[in-house]
Amino acid sequence: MTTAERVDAVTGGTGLRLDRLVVKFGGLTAVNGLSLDAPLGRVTALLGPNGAGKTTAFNVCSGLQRPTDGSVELDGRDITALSPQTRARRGLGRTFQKMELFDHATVRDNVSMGREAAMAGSLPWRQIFSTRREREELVEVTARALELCGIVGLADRRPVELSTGQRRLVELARVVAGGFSMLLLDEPSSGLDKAETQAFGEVLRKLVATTGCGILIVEHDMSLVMDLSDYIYVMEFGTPIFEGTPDEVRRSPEVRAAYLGTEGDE
Ligand SMILES: Nc1ncnc2c1ncn2[C@@H]1O[C@H](COP(=O)(O)OP(=O)(O)OP(=O)(O)O)[C@@H](O)[C@H]1O
Repeated sequence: MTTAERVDAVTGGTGLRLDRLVVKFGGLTAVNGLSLDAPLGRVTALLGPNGAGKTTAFNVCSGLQRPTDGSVELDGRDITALSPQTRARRGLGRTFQKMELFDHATVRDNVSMGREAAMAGSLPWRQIFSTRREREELVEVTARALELCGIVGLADRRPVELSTGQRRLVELARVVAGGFSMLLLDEPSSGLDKAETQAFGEVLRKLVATTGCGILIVEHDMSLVMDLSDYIYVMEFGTPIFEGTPDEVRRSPEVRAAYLGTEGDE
């Protein structure tokens, strides 16, 4: 595999699957029987109003939250009991709702850190004793991630100088540089205006088409999810209420009643 192909990290796996997930916090059931398939090469969305249980389900996927019941599989292997670090080594990358970029470093360095973190996670000493080949690879992978996310022109800028939309793309490039086959995106549209949301969606589509990675996006923003997703799961008060294509979701009376109505959409 060439270095650039490492960013195009298709493993031939089946992606992420949740099976009858239940998460309880004391007497509160935050997620009640959620099953979901997020295959590689597709954008899958988990949608729902505030408090629906999306973040809780997301945290179960990334390994920050243990489910009360049910399981998580990545490429056909049960990862329910694995740490976030081990999941990352298996190809599962994530972004955070609150962006954590290093404002003092350049965009290029921020993106490189995604690759370095992924390497350090697997073999800590290699970051200290990296070979020339690895340093070259880091440069190449970083350049590829910047290109895939359409931010080559921002490489020498610092995040503090950028708009929220541009910062989101830097954050995305950083996780892309990690070479993950499956990406979990937590409310990536938060803080973006309509044009920025649309531009971000276009980058995600291109990313999936170019690399074959899978994306699971957890969102409450209807427009991004409708434009971008191949398949959508909708939750309300912890319970899955509908699944289907964007058109099916748009036409669903249950979804309209539970969610679209509250957004004043259509
Ligand atoms: N650690 C926790 N302890 C107790 N209750 C929690 C915890 N985390 C979430 N909850 C509750 O679980 C329910 C689902 O919350 P969650 O954050 O998963 O929803 P969400 O769909 O992500 O909402 P939002 O869009 O506002 O982020 C809410 O009632 C919330 O108060």
